[in-house]
Amino acid sequence: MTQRLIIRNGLFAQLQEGAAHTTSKGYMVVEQDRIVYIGETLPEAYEQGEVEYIDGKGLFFMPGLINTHGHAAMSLLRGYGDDMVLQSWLQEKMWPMEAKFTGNDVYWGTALSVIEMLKGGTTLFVDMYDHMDQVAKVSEESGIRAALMRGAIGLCSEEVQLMKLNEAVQLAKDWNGQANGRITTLLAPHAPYTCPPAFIEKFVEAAHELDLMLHTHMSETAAEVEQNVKEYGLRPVAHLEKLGLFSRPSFIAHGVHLNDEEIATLAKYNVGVSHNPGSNLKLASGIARVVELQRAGVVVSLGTDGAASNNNLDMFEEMRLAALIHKGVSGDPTAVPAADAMRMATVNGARTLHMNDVGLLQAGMKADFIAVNIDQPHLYPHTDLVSHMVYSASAKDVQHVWVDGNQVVKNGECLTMDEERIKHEAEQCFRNLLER
Ligand SMILES: CSC[C@H]1O[C@@H](n2cnc3c(O)ncnc32)[C@H](O)[C@@H]1O
Ligand SMILES: [Zn+2]
Repeated sequence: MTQRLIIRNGLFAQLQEGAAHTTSKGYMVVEQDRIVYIGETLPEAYEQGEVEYIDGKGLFFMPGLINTHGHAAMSLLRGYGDDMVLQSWLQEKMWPMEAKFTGNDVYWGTALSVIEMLKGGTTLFVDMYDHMDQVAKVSEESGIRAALMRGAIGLCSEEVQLMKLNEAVQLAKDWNGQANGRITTLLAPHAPYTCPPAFIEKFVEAAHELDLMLHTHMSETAAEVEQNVKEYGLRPVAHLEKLGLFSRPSFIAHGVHLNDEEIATLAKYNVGVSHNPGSNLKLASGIARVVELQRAGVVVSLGTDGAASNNNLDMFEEMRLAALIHKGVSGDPTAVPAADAMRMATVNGARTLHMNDVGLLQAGMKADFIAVNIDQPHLYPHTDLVSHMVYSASAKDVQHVWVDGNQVVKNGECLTMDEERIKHEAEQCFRNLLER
């Protein structure tokens, strides 16, 4: 029998290009894993059979947030290494600790992040890390949607490089399409400054063979760009173009230090940019040229990066930062308006991942959506709810979350994960890492 959910009295975010308004009122109907109807009135046929009704009064429904760049297990290192620039942060603090991570650490660190993300309205996250089977396991168990890849740093022997490449390929083969299609896999050489050219080329080759997308860190700091020019005679964009990385569907994280020519190249190859404003500010990497990227037609989405450089996984905060900092640096108050920031955190995330059935509240889309409690002082009066979501709301305001048609958060409580156990295990993992 069809399992049907009907939301009545709802206010819905409508972020489609060309939509007359950014919100609509009425009904949304979900059958199994998909939205089948959204409109002002309810066609009678939907009331037949077994139906669960939700009263939408006091709630604002929007597409689930899509976090397009992160390292979930790094929540174990939250607060461990603040106020440092990227290279020393990685070399002196993160990499020595990460070298001690076991599969168990990655499992509990990822669980800690996934419960934070689900409770904060993120329904799809991109993750690049090691021990990725554990990340896939947490994703499967928790009900979240995930785009996963084994991130490979190539500052090692050719033998170890090959082992990492094989692990990346194995993960991609084992998990693509698993968990009722909620898990997608990609390939990820970590960055041009940590992967020799021949190593990157092997990932490109594998991506062609397996028909997978590629993702990498790129042009995050000015020092990285300078080093690339010194070592290879090219800036990172031209370097990766030469290595064929953009010949596959791909997207890069950060893209802070890009010149006009590089922006044009990214647009030409339809390479998406995951903009991580919180992490870029905290590591003092700079501010990405988002207005220019958008003007050139580059799809810009939002990511948190890991919780060790953010230091939370609140996508509302990233929306707010994106809407604020580009006004500040451009001197133009119309730069990144609220609806654009919300699109960056939703439908643009889907476009970045070349997924055409998530990111919007629309018939035919997967039922990945959230309900925000708008009956709170900081969200009154109800002038413009899209504006409120970007400029006034936070992860704490999320009341309910559905992924793939299943409710995973109800009244602020995660239904699929044991929060108390996760907090306890994550604390233990961190203490043990310090002593190991
Ligand atoms: C082995 S893949 C993941 C690898 O990436 C590191 N990382 C985390 N944040 C950043 C960042 O902002 N730029 C570059 N690399 C980053 C993480 O520590 C892992 O080693
Ligand atoms: Zn990163």
